[in-house]
Amino acid sequence: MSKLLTERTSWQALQQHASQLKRVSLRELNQDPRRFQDFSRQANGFLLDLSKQHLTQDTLQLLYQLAQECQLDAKIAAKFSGARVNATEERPALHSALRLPAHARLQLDGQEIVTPIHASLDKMAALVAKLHARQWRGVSGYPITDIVNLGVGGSELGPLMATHALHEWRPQAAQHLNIHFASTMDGSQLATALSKLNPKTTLFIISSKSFTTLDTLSNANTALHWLEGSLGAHPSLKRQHFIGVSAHPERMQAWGIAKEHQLTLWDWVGGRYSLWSCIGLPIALSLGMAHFKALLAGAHQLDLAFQQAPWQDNLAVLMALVGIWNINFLGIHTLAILPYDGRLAHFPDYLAQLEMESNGKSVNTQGQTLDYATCPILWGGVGPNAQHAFYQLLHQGTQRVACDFIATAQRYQNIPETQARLHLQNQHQMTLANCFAQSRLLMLGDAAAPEPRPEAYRRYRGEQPSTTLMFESLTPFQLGALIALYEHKVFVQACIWGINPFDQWGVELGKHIAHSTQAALIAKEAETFDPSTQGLLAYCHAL
Ligand SMILES: O=P(O)(O)OC[C@H]1O[C@H](O)[C@H](O)[C@@H](O)[C@@H]1O
Repeated sequence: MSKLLTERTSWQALQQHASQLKRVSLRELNQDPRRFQDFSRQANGFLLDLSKQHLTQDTLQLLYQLAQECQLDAKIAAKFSGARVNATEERPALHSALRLPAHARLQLDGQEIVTPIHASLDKMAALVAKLHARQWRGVSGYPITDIVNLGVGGSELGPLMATHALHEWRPQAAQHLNIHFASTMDGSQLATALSKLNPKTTLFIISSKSFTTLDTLSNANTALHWLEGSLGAHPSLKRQHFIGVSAHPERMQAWGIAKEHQLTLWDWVGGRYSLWSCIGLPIALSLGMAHFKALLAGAHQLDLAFQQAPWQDNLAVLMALVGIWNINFLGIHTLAILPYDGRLAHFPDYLAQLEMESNGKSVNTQGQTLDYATCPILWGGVGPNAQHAFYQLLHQGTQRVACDFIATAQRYQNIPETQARLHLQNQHQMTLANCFAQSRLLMLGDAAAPEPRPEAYRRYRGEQPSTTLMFESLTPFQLGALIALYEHKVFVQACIWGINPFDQWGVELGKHIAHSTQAALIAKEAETFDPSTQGLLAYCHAL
């Protein structure tokens, strides 16, 4: 058994350093005029500002030592080389391979994998082209106008987030296609969508890496019945109205997905890392293949920077280490993601899965129970809206919360020059001003106020650390880089904590015991359950 993290020299030095630094306020640290210069970096189209974090240069040096002791470089190299870093499932985690350019080469178990990756992109491109050209027709002969993605978790969150974020990038050819998402097990989103859709012109994507997820398969069966109810049991119904996306072609086959409408991914692509694969089909349908490839290229650029940049200029490494500092040494166990951009409305939810499903672990890769905290509770929302909702807690609540402010410097520069454009640009400026004002107030508290505020209830404590991440504008390329940046941040933290970020055993047992619970609900039996569950079942049985 190797040393537990907390026994490492650098860990203990960081603990000692934290106890000293806690005596210095964040407000005091920010009196240094060089603060921004010293704690901000520009790389890969981003400005990363860490100057509002509660740390000094010594903190960063000690964090680099910790990363060194945890062999971060070797772990990064192992991941990109295709080593089986997901040990509990005996798989590599090669989602970064999905973003390699066509001329690159990568071997996995003696097989070259970049060629099949690009063959899969080509198959996807052919389906996209057919739908964009209105050549895909339903069984009644009408071209498809509506596409419903049936998927959940990683098979929904990434495509939904990116499709929404890049909506302005839809090419002319995609304007006639409406993309919908339905994931909930109870069928509520699907029922709402179906009530507005025309079966003759609707196509469903059954998107499930495993092709066993009940939420998705039950939505797919409901969709099939809806089509049959309206169009009859036509022999080509499944062929013309369903595309399947999965790592299991045999399961798609068994469901009845036509071979040419099956898109496959690989078991080494984790669900929450799968938007780069054919799981990203809704993104490609909405934005076109060129923009989908720009998304991949942006992520690839970040992959290269992550592998090559020295730690002091490596954005993902810096974000990860600052997170470790906040969580493990300042005791801040929650992270709010606050995009000041309505297009990134789904980004906090996307990151919630990425971070919490990856790093919500309490045993290390050697099976030892950890005696230190790992993943923070991650939440958030569009910043300006959240100002009218939960910012009260950030400013005057009792707990310290770390925040990531995310904003674009420019907006609306490409829309036609009208009165509306001017107003929208003003709105953007107002949004940026709010972003900067809020992070400043969170840091300084009352010291940011123009005059003294004697009443206790009006006081702002300040001392809430935050990171500001900015980029020039939200393009497919930049969004790709942004997502990859957070992916790598999560990976670096896992390397330090010594955990496997690529499995998710904690979601299994609940699914399993739901089967027996459902059987009891139907059979009106409850004896074998605990008193609380018995009570809930009895309540339903009595109705
Ligand atoms: O794509 P699927 O196999 O349907 O899985 C969908 C999702 O469900 C699972 O429970 C996992 O927690 C997620 O990581 C996964 O993305």
